[in-house]
Amino acid sequence: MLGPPVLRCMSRATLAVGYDELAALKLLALDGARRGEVKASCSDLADRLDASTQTASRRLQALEEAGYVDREVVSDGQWVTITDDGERVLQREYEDYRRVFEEPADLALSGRVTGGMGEGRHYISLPGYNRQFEDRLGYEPFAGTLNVELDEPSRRARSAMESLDGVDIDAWEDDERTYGSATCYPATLETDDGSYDPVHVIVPDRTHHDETKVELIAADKLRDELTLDDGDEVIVRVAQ
Ligand SMILES: Cc1cc2nc3c(=O)[nH]c(=O)nc-3n(C[C@H](O)[C@H](O)[C@H](O)COP(=O)(O)O)c2cc1C
Ligand SMILES: Nc1ccn([C@@H]2O[C@H](COP(=O)(O)OP(=O)(O)O)[C@@H](O)[C@H]2O)c(=O)n1
Ligand SMILES: [Mg+2]
Repeated sequence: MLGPPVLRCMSRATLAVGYDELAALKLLALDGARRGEVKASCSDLADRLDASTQTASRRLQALEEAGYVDREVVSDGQWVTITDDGERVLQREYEDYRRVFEEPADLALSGRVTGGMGEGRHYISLPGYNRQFEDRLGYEPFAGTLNVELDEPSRRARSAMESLDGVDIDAWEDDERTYGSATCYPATLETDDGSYDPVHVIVPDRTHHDETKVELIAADKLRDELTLDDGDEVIVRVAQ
């Protein structure tokens, strides 16, 4: 759901947008500025923010400079629309509150087993990664990644996974080249007939795959353990 809090604070500070501006953005959204232009008056906004008209005006200006709203100033006020970036900021706040008030729901990614480029085997076996897998995941993975092509809704849920705290695998280098970092998210792999636990969704920093696929690692060959063939439906239940 969310990036690391420190990073988010830093980016707000750089843009001179803090919680005060966010409060103004929220009021604009409540007035409908997420769906289209709304007429905003600084004095009305000032009342609702319990601030002076000048302060309300400054907050709108800061929101515009940060790219969170588009504004057109007219003689009796201004027309304001929340931009896609503004919406993303509000969405992050919303996700925060969901985490506060809602029971943690399972993050289930569903899709079908698929073959890949045969490169997973090479990377997983490299000693620079292998040592870290043993230390940080507690097992030596089978040499390869089980690739899963996600269905449409799960492609969106995948980004929620990437905001969880995963296990970091560090970048390293040998005499010839550098190898990228990766993040591993603990999960259970389920089929109609059984399940395997633990697996890890591995998200390499450098990859040829896009967000429509995930790669899984585990101590055993999952195709054998769960008798999986290309096209079989699976659910990857990510721990939260
Ligand atoms: C642990 C790990 C590290 C990786 N590091 C790199 C890398 O440094 N550079 C790179 O081009 N791809 C890297 N890859 C990604 C592979 O090139 C490729 O995108 C993917 O793992 C291939 O999977 P497939 O053979 O299952 O299709 C890495 C993959 C894994 C699993
Ligand atoms: N834990 C694992 C890892 C890979 N595999 C499979 O092992 C083979 C080698 O993995 P790979 O990543 O090199 O190959 P592709 O995913 O590119 O086909 C593939 O058939 C994977 O689906 C598995 O069954 N269980
Ligand atoms: Mg693979």
